[in-house]
Amino acid sequence: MTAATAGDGSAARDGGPNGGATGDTAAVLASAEVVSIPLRHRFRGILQREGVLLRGPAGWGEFAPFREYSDADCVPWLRAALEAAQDGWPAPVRDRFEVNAIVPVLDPDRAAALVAASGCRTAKVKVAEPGVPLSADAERVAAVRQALGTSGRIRVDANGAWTEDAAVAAIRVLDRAAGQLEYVEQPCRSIPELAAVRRRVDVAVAADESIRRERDPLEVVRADAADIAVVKVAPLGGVRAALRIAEQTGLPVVVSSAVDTAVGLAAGAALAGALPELPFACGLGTGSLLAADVSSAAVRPDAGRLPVPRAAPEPDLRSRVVADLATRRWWLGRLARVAALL
Ligand SMILES: O=C(O)CCC(=O)C1=CC=C[C@@H](O)[C@@H]1C(=O)O
Ligand SMILES: [Mg+2]
Repeated sequence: MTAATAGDGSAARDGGPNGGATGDTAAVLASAEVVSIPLRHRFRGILQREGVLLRGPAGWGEFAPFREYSDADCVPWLRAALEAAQDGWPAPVRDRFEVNAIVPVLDPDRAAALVAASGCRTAKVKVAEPGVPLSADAERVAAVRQALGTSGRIRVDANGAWTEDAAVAAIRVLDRAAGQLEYVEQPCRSIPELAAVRRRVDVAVAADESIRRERDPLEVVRADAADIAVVKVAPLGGVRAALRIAEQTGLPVVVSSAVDTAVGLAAGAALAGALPELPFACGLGTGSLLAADVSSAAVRPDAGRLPVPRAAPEPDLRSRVVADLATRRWWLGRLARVAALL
């Protein structure tokens, strides 16, 4: 038990961060360790990744919804963490899988160096961040192409930032800069906009937020709005739930992370291992975004591939990423509130 465990005593005094939970779930919630890890580069506006590790009879689970999420948004994240800790995951059908390098908004030289060092044959480039002109995105994409060579694949992720017309124009520019894009992820925010863009461009459209943040993850399919489904374990409520949704979409699936520690990435790897088909490189190469981690085993891809079975977190590494008192209190409070909604 590290200092971050249920922790500073407040959880135990208040009856624990157990909300409405009973029995085994209460014990798992009481195992909470709050971690805080610096990122190597700013990513989706954050420089520090925080969350809770839970331990149960089946292993470790991670509960790390982004700070701005409502308690209700966090419920599937907790279900995913409890599945990992209490039930474990379905048996894998493969033991390794390919990942993409993840390229934050960096200058072209640093982006190229990151991709070259990753050993990956596919890169995902973040684009359309506020204040960053399209020309800078195009230069970054072109530098990534240089680093990957002609046989590599480049996908871009706009996180819903473009309007329909801006998306159509930007996708043409970036497709040229890339010498062909593999796909564009979430070009616009809404499903009707996504469907409209898909009709107007030749590049395949992948849905991410339109699956993980919509009330109904299958709406995007009914609206004919995507060619590819990006599937993330935590926001979809666990490996089994993600497998069901992947099957129901009938679309080819890209498994991706939520910028997790090695514990959360293990759940993504379990999903990548269990899917019957895995036609694309997975977005599970995000371990390299973290400046520290809770396991020293294989967070970095080897020749662009990661193994499915993953090692447990190590006590000395966990103790190095213990969050400060205020952060621990905040997360234990969130954990208790979300557990009460289960
Ligand atoms: O898909 C990847 O290669 C990495 C994961 C990744 O890009 C993301 C993880 C978590 C939150 C996001 O803003 C972002 C995404 O939108 O896909
Ligand atoms: Mg995305």
